[in-house]
Amino acid sequence: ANNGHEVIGVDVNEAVVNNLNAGKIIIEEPFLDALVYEVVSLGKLKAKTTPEEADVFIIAVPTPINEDKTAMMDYVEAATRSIVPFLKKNDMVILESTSPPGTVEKLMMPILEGADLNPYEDLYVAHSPERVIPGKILIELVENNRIVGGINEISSKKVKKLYESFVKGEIFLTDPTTAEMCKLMENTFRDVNIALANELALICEDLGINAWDVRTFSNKHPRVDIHMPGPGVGGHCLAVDPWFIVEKFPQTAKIIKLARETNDAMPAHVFSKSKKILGQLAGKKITILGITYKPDIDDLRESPILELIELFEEVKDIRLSLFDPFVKEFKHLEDDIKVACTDSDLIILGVNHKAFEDIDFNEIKPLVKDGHILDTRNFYDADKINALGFDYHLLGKGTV
Ligand SMILES: NC(=O)C1=CN([C@@H]2O[C@H](COP(=O)(O)OP(=O)(O)OC[C@H]3O[C@@H](n4cnc5c(N)ncnc54)[C@H](O)[C@@H]3O)[C@@H](O)[C@H]2O)C=CC1
Ligand SMILES: CC(=O)N[C@@H]1[C@@H](OP(=O)(O)OP(=O)(O)OC[C@H]2O[C@@H](n3ccc(=O)[nH]c3=O)[C@H](O)[C@@H]2O)O[C@H](C(=O)O)[C@@H](O)[C@@H]1O
Repeated sequence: ANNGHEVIGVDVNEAVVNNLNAGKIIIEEPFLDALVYEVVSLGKLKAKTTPEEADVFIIAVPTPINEDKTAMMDYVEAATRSIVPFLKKNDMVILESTSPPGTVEKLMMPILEGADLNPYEDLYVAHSPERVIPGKILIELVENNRIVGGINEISSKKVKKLYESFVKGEIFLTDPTTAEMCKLMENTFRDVNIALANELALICEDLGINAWDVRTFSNKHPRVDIHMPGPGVGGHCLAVDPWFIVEKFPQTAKIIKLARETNDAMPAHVFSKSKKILGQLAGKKITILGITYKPDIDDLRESPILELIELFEEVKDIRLSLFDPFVKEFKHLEDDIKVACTDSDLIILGVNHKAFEDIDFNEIKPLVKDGHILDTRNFYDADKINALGFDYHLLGKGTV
């Protein structure tokens, strides 16, 4: 909308549509509110609950996983069906949702055949996976390189031309299934590397050394880039997308599956490390700082800290208090960090929000019991915290 196009945003959720038409967004994302307000005010962006005729249809609906870790394609299917009545010759249809290999060819193309035309000849169809990272969406939308996987060469070229109107990165052309697989492998690459870092953290805890030091020094090698260990992998992408490959290739995708399981087991590890620090958990008060899936955003989807909260909730007589400046409503949530920490037996840093740099631990110390802290992100300086009388523990370092 900011680059010369007239855009209709279609969403089945009326709240999204009403907010957008009022120039408002309902997610936390730097600079997006001002941009949306501007393009809505200029009449370049409007929202509706149903599609209408257009030259280009971009499908960017959710692709979550079912309970059994299979891809839930209902939204892509419904969205594709919803545009069929409005398609005309030479329209473009682009799937941006992260999808299992074969989605464009096997799921979408047969639905598009329902339009009164031959989708292979009359439409330009492609998959162009979205690669932006939440928190930097407006920058990456423009600067990232992009892949366009068209059902034929002309589709790829047409879609490339459209994206060139706002993308400064390079745009690479391929077929739909290759594009689908590229997107899945990008997130799988990150997930597998994080699993490797988490495995290192567990090994170092047993060895009695610091995984974060191993990471720092190993990464001085020109071809090594060990990722960061943590309390688990969250978000609706890394924790989800690798399963789309495992689902299709259960016998072959061994490392991918193991990485998922390794990362999914991290909340239980943080739970058992907490138990080791405190001796026993029953009757204790646990304070968790940060519950979102990563720093400086308000997104709770697949957050490993929610899993950790559930584990603590199962303990008899445990008291939980949470503090997260990005979250407005959640069980056990306090809006004052001092209230959250009062009488606490253990403070766990779950997410390294930048705002947590400013916590005055001098003020917190008199409020807590024995001053145990478990930092799952290597966020604080152990010496400084311990100098205030705390007992600091680090995920990935063998102290208990
Ligand atoms: N959010 C991100 O930064 C990125 C997202 N993706 C992928 O993009 C896709 C969408 O993700 P998000 O935007 O985060 O999801 P989201 O859940 O925040 O938004 C999707 C919207 O689609 C709407 N919707 C569902 N069915 C619909 C239909 N039939 N017609 C119209 N609207 C419908 C929902 O009401 C919702 O508002 C997913 O496949 C995701 O994996 C990929 C890269 C980055
Ligand atoms: C390959 C890649 O970088 N993918 C990005 C990813 O965005 P997302 O916000 O999910 O990524 P993230 O920052 O890696 O965070 C995912 C999770 O992984 C954890 N995390 C991340 C890096 C690390 O070294 N250790 C670690 O534990 C984070 O704390 C978080 O819980 O997934 C996005 C998506 O597909 O939606 C994608 O567009 C983004 O570019």
